Formats: sequence, structure tokens, C-alpha cells
Amino acid sequence: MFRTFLVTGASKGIGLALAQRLTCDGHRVVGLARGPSPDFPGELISVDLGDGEATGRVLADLAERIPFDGVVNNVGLVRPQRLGSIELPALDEVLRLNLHPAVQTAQALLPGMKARSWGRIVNISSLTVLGAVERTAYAAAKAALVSFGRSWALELATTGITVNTVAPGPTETELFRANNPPGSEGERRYLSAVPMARFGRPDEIAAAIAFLLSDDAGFVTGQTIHVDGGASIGKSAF
Ligand SMILES: NC(=O)c1ccc[n+]([C@@H]2O[C@H](COP(=O)([O-])OP(=O)(O)OC[C@H]3O[C@@H](n4cnc5c(N)ncnc54)[C@H](O)[C@@H]3O)[C@@H](O)[C@H]2O)c1
Repeated sequence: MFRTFLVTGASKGIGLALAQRLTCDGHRVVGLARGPSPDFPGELISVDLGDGEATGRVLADLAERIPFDGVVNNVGLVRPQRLGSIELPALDEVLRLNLHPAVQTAQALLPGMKARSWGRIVNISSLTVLGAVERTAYAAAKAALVSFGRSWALELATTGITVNTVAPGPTETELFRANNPPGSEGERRYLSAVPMARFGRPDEIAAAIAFLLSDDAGFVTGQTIHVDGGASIGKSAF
């Protein structure tokens, strides 16, 4: 069955790879991002998801004109800060951009999904929920997304709407490279944490999300899938 999905942060990286994958599978994808992308395969709407009012207006319009079957809350922001020099406005900015749009999209699309008794919400978390150097705000926000998913899954359990989380490990995207340039200490640290000894590709993360959006995943809810080359189980000492 072909569906219609909304993807936030869709112009690059994991969001773009997901849009391409879903389109290849025959689905319709509407994306939200700050800027245009020549590679985006569907309707890409320009909005700053950090602007709650503008986001609310865009979502109200979309929910009215398009019967969405699901949403992938993919937009995210990292501002590396070490304990001792954490600035509260930056902490708030990271928490807000990772969390507010997820609540807004879920709430905007919920009435339509409930009316059709079918829906999918997938939140994109991160390996850093396990703890990561200089990632206080980011890791906390990503842990909150896992928690959102479990609470929403329970609230919606009898509605036909599932809610799940994908937690990528280090993945070759602009966001990852901006914080961990080639040859940096960060790159070395992340690589050494992945038993498969390589970074993920955006299409590998997209494949796990596509599964959770599918009819095949109809009995899966409240779960977190780690797509991280084994990083979340760690390297065996034996
Ligand atoms: N790349 C990794 O290693 C990695 C690891 C774990 C989790 N993640 C998570 O995966 C998700 C996608 O990350 P990515 O690496 O593909 O990022 P990316 O920087 O490559 O892409 C981010 C996307 O978000 C959009 N975006 C950013 N700020 C926005 C704003 N204020 N308003 C609207 N759109 C905005 C950008 O336009 C872009 O489309 C994020 O939630 C990130 O935290 C990434």
C-alpha cells in the first residue's frame, strides 16, 4: 500500500536519504527544511523548525490539505559544550529544536491518522543517549525523544498508530562532519566506538525507518532500533 509521509529536516543527510528511499518504494513524501534541495524527490517546504509559530502555521495548512499517514521527526541540532562552559541559551536551543517540532508534528497529524485508524510516528534519536562527551543538551534531548516514543506508543496503542524510535550511530552526513572533521579527535573517538569499525551511511538509517513506517511493522510500537554497527552493545573485552 502506498502512503504519504512527512519528514522534518529533509533536505540533507538522513532525511534526504529517507525521502529518496520512500519515493523509490512508491510513497509520497513531503519534507520540511530550511533550504531547498535539488535532490529532494517530493514537495519540500521551506520553514525554520526552530520558529514555533511559523512551524505551527505550516503544519496546520499541511494537515488540512494532505491526509498524512505518518511523520518522521528527523530534524536535530548539536551544539558541543563541555560541563563548566554550558551556556543556557544554547542548551535551550538544542532542547527546543530537537523536541518542539516532534510534538508539533505529532499533534498536527494525529486527528487525521486517528480518523483513518492507521498511522506511524518515528522519532530520530541517537547513540549519544548512552552518554557522550560535550553532548549534555543533545544527548538529553535525544533521550527525551526515546521517552516521548514510549509514552506516545502507550497512549495510542489501540488507535492503529505506532510510535517508534531509530537511534543512529555515527553516520556520514554534514551534521556529523561539521562536529567531527576528518582527522579530528572526535572522528577517532567515534570510529573506535563502532565494532564494525566504520561509520554508517544515511541509506542504512533510512532502511530501518522505512521498515518502521511499513505495514510489516504493525505490531511494533514503543521500540528503539539502534542502527550503529554494534556501538550500543560496545566492544567485547573477551
Ligand atoms: N549523522 C549522525 O552521525 C547522526 C547520529 C545520530 C543521530 N543523528 C540524528 O539524525 C538526524 C538527522 O541528522 P543528519 O546527520 O542527517 O543531519 P544533516 O545536518 O545532514 O541534516 C539536517 C537536516 O535538518 C535540517 N534542519 C536543521 N536545522 C533546521 C531548522 N532549524 N529548521 C528546518 N530544518 C532544519 C537541515 O536543513 C537538513 O535537512 C538528526 O536528528 C540527528 O541528530 C545523526
